[in-house]
Amino acid sequence: MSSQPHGSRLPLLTRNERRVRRRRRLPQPERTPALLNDRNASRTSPALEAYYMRQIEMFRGEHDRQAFFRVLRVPLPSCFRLTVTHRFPYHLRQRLEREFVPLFEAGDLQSACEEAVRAYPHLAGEPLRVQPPFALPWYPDRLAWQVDVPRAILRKLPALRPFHQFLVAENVVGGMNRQEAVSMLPPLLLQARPGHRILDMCAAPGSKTAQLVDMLAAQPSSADRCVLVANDVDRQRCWMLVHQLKRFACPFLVVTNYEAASIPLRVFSHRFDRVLCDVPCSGDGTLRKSPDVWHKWSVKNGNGLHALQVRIALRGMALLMDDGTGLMTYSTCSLNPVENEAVVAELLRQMGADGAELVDVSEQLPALRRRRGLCHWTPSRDEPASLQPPSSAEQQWMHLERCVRVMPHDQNTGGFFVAVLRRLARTGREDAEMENGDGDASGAPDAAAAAVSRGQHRRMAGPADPPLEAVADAADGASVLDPIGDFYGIDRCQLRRHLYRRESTATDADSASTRRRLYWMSGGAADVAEALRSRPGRLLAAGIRAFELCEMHHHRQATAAAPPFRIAHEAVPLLRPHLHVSRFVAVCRDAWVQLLLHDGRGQPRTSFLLERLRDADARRRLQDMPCGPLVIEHVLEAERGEDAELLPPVRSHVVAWKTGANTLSFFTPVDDLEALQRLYGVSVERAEQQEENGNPS
Ligand SMILES: C[S@@+](CC[C@H](N)C(=O)[O-])C[C@H]1O[C@@H](n2cnc3c(N)ncnc32)[C@H](O)[C@@H]1O
Repeated sequence: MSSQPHGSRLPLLTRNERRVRRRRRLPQPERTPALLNDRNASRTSPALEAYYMRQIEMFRGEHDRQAFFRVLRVPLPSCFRLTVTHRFPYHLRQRLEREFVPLFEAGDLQSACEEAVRAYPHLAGEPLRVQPPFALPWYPDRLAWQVDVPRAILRKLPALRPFHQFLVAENVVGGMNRQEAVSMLPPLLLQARPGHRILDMCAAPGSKTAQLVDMLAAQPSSADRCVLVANDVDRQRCWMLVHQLKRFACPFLVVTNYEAASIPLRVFSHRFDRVLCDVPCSGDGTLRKSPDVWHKWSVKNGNGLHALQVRIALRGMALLMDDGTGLMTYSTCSLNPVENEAVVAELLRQMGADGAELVDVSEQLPALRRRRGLCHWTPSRDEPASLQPPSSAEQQWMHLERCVRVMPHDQNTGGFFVAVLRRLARTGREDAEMENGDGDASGAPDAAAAAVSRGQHRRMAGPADPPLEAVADAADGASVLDPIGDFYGIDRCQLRRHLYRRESTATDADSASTRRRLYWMSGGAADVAEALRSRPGRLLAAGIRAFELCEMHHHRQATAAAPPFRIAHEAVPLLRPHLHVSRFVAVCRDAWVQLLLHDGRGQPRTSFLLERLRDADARRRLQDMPCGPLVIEHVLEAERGEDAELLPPVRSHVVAWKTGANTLSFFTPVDDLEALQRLYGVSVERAEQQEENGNPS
């Protein structure tokens, strides 16, 4: 059990303990403010301070070092990224600028915040200057934002509550993603482009993967070759990753569960254009966000992780394109040179000057305040050569100064390290590995990696879903695909190439239910899924849900031509170019708002009576249509004026099933529906209020 905070009766529970209590329906003790407890109040660690006192090359003198330690004790500001995949990031940005920034400019907010801060002993004495959220100057397109007010205070102050609710609601639907500012650096420096094949080796919980999804999805036409493999050794964290990334409906995403240092080369025979290697680390760059790290910090942590970090980084390089185009970022949220420059130096040492090079990224992201990598550091005594700084001859060709260090006190962030490496040519050792089948035809980790990650095997166990199979290859494939092709007008070749489902297995008593869903995968994702068919336990998710078996089909008025599958809501933007126009109905804004509000009254399956639709043309079309699945949509255009340039048109949709001559049922997930209501500035409560006042919306 957790300890009781000194001088307080409130039990101090970890997040996990809270989750377990929730699951078991035990009462939750009142939440302890994140900063109001002993553990957090004493942000000190003699071992850490002594260690960084020795790293004199890290600082620009005593003043700099003191500023560093001072800022480490101040909680981290919150940051978030508006996601492009979500379709209306620019509308969200406009709401931020026009609606929420002014909230922070209210005259009495500064004093209200100062009052609230007094409840947090930790912040006492720290000057708190309330300033409105602002766009990070180095992030493209003003899509990443920082809020300097501590989250506990955002939640607490009534004046800021609408902003806090906005952040929470948009985070749920994927309109934005909470992500530390420094964690946005590796995907940016990796220069990921649409069409790339990318491996994210240690991906959970997935904030960088989500950012990569955004970068890759920018041009849907190049999505077919594209694949983004998000891997993590911890199976539970992999599921978290799947859950996080589901919000972004990404056909080229594959989630795998390998020990990163032994990801098999054979499976990924295509080689990757980019590898993101964000390794497990001691995490002392996150001290501001995770005060627990102060108490767990020890020199041994960093030293103990070094070997695993080197092995993972080497495997990442081995999986890269070897024609000089492949790039890998190596990153940690630690400032310890043993986990950073020492790993990069060892990797370069093993690959040789003609195998890999550090890329000079000093011209990229010019607004970012950064420091050069260290060429010298002071490890604890008697550590192996790999932890020691390079010799002066090695320094000449390694160019460790090209590594990027972000110090927390330079621009009020966490601490971070990132290096960009280019693979130059395949080394003899890797050729031999390839020829030997990489020792991993069965998917078992090699002995060395297994020893390192022994503690994680427990977490890797668990029941495996049946493997994914191409629907076209199944005995009943044609009977599933043909009605879909006929009804929706999708080309058969496309269906055969992209549609997958779980295989039925003898032991899978509930096989019918796992096969209710058909997944759409990019060509690249399908290649990986095929390669992993013999080890389904390692492939946790791939592609997006595209079609779902629907009981509406058995409705007595369903047309004989309608297939038993409806399109999944999240697949409509992807499938739209492939679908027959006859199943799309555009409605005017008035009718669209009517549908959004109808569906939002907590009874999504209640039939909507077509005769009520406030759009005569659309009503007639819908009434004349045979029963079955269809998509209703509306295009939101910015009104003429300055907004028209800033806000591109947004196409929104709801998936429906015509169940009778005059009735429709809807399948829009409630969170997405609420996001659409926010976009159109309508709410069920407001509509009800207007109805009561005799003024229906
Ligand atoms: C720093 S976190 C990654 C954060 C993630 N890239 C993000 O941006 O959200 C390190 C991750 O590495 C995973 N991990 C630890 N050892 C690993 C190994 N040997 N192979 C693969 N993943 C590993 C951990 O489970 C953890 O999720």
